[in-house]
Amino acid sequence: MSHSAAPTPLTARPSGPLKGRVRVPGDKSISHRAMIFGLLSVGETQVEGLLEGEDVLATGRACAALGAKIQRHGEGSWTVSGVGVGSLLEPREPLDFGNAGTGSRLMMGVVAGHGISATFDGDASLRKRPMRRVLDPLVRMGAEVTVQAEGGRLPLTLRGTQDPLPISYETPVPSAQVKSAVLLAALNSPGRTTVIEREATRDHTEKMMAHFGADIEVTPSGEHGRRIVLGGRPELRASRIVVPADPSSAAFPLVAALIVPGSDVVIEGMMDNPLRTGLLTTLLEMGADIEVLDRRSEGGEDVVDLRVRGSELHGVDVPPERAPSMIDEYPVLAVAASFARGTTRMKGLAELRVKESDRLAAIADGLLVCGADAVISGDDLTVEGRTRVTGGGPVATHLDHRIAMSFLVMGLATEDPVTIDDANMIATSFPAFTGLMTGLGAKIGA
Ligand SMILES: O=C(O)C1=C[C@@H](OP(=O)(O)O)[C@@H](O)[C@H](O)C1
Ligand SMILES: C=C(OP(=O)(O)O)C(=O)O
Repeated sequence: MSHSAAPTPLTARPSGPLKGRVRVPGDKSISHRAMIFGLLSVGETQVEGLLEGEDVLATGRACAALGAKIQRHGEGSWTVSGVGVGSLLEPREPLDFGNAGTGSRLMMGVVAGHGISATFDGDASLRKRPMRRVLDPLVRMGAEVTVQAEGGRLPLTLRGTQDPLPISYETPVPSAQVKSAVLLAALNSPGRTTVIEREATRDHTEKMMAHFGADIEVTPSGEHGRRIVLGGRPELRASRIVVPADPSSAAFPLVAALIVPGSDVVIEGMMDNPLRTGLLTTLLEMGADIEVLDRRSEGGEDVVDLRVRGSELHGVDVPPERAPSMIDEYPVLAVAASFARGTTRMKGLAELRVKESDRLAAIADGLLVCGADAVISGDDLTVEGRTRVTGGGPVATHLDHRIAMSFLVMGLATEDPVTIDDANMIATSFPAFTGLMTGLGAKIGA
């Protein structure tokens, strides 16, 4: 299903210093949730700064199929008129989530907590991704998987229940998608549901639930974890959401400015949620010249303006407990590490194997193609930095937007150009990527 566009190769060429000010698009995680919470509340939710990427648009179409009225009023400015918890419509057609793990898994939670059936499908990448991690707790709450591809994969049909059982659930993997699916199903439960995570993951669902008026309590649990208790059947109040700039997208111009000598770039309004900023912490440890110009609150999240200059980086050890706060940033960190002095060891990366591609393999293969040096051992990745990296290609992107963007960033600082085999997937999370980067002086083109 979906995405059969012919592959579009793209090349990044060694570039002169990058200069200018940029604001990357709205956060993808918050944008998906804005659509979903709009659907689950009665009245009109206003969203400013929505990411208009393919992943979020697919979630929007799914919300419309479940009863929401969704309108676009201008760039990033949308309204969602919802039907409220307990009152969703059964979709007439299969829901196609394209490339989006977040959209599909969060929506499985929504459907599981309602007395409706829905078929979930996606592209070749999403069809390979594990769904049992989400289906297992949802089945415990009373949902039923009536049809599924081998191994609990898409396409699958889920029959929800109008009275989901309140459960106490400890997530077996650090995953905000699993946590969120359980909490979304629990919204329509007659009791209180508890989710415990051993390692805290991004908390956008919890924050948005509180913002929309749900009865939710979050407390620390263990050394790095959290315990979340949600009271079922709240009346969610339609609200206004201002989406801050996505730190996972900001990572690309940020690393590009660090590795291209002489660069001086300001990145505006980036979300500064500590559960999302592991990359920033790591780059600062590597000696990056990053200055916080301004820190303020926008729409309930802290945001920062960052001034980033070309830097002499050095290798570091990245501890496994940092992984959840930078899980999508390892591909671009590995690129930064290739230009650093010394060795960078990234530990505890098992989750990278089940993203849009097996990112551990895609990173290592791509680095080798470009003349850099990477070794995988178990769930760890070690990159031996070199100050000169040849470039090359084509780098295989495996329908993975972050692999595509990371290797284009790499090609701005290699000796020869870097070509990626397909740039189409960049539109899932950062449609303006190429224009924004070329605006800073990056040489990216056919
Ligand atoms: O909840 C979310 O918005 C996300 C959670 C993460 O996935 P996992 O929950 O699989 O770790 C992340 O990789 C993804 O890009 C977005
Ligand atoms: C893993 C990602 O997204 P998703 O799981 O939503 O496909 C990502 O954007 O890097």
